[in-house]
Amino acid sequence: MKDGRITQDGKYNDILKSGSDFMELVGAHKEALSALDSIEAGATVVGEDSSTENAKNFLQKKESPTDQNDKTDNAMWTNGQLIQAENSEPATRSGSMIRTLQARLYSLSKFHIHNVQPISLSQKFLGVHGRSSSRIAGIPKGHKGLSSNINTCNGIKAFCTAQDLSMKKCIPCSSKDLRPMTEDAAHELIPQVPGWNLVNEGGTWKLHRSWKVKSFTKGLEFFQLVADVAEVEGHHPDLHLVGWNNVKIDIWTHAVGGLTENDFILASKINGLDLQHLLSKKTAK
Ligand SMILES: C[C@H](O)[C@H](O)[C@H]1CNC2=NC(N)=NC(=O)C2=N1
Repeated sequence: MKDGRITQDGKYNDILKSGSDFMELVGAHKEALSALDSIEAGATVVGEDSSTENAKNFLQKKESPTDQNDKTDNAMWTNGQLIQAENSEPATRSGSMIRTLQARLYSLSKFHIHNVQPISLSQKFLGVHGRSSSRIAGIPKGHKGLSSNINTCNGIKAFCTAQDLSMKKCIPCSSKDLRPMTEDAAHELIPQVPGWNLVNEGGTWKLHRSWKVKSFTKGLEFFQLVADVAEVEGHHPDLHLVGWNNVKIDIWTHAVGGLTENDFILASKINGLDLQHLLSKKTAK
C-alpha cells in the first residue's frame, strides 16, 4: 500500500521478495516495534493498569490466533511482530500491523515512562497512513518524567482530532437565533484557542490576546493580515496598537453583547496566521 492505495497484491512472500513498499512497511514495523521493545526494556516502570493488560492480551491473541474472528487478520505473530499473514489482503496486513503498533503504543502510554529517548514513531511506521482518531506524535525530546501538560499522556504527546475551530465558518451576526454563550461554555472552548484569554469588561465577556511587534509599521501589517481574515468571515475584532509596538485584540459579538462561537472561530483563524516575521523577540506584556 502506498499513499493510502493498494499498489501490489499477491502472496506474502512474493510481494516481500519483489523489494516492494510492503517490505518497507514490514521493515518499518519491525524497527518501530524494536524501538518499543527497547523502551519497555529501558523504561522505569512505575505502574501499569488494566488497559496495559488488555493491550498485552491483544498482542498474546495475535501471537496465537485461536478464535475464528482472528482468521480475518489470521496473521502469525512472534513477540508481537507480523511474520506471515495468510489469506488476507496486503491492506488488511498493514491494517493489522498498524493496529498492533497502536495497541503497543497505547499500553506504553499507560506506563509512567522516565528517561525515554526521543523517537518519532509516527514517521517510522504510521507515516501519512496514520489516520487514526488520535495521532501519536512521538515522545517529546528530553522528556524526563510524567508531564502535567493536558495534551500529554504520560510522556507520549497525543493530539485528539476534535473538530478544529479554524476549519469552521462564522455565521452572519444578524441571524435571529444567535445568542451569547454562557460563561461555562466559554471556559470549555478557551483551551481550543491557545494564547487567548477570557476577559469581562463591564459585564461583557470577550476574547483577549496581545503580542509585541517589531515596529509600529509591523503592527499595521499585523492588522492587515487580521483584517483580511475578518472580511472573509464577516466577523471583526477590536484592534489596538498601543505604545507603538503592542498589539492587543479583543473579539466579541457586538450584535448579542457577548461571546458566540464566531469569536472563537475568528481567534482560531488568527492563531493560524503566519505572524512570526512581525513579532519582536520579547514577549508581550
Ligand atoms: C451584518 C454583519 O454580519 C454584522 O454587521 C457583523 C459585522 N461584523 C461583526 N463583528 C463582530 N465582532 N460582531 C458583530 O456583531 C458583527 N456584526
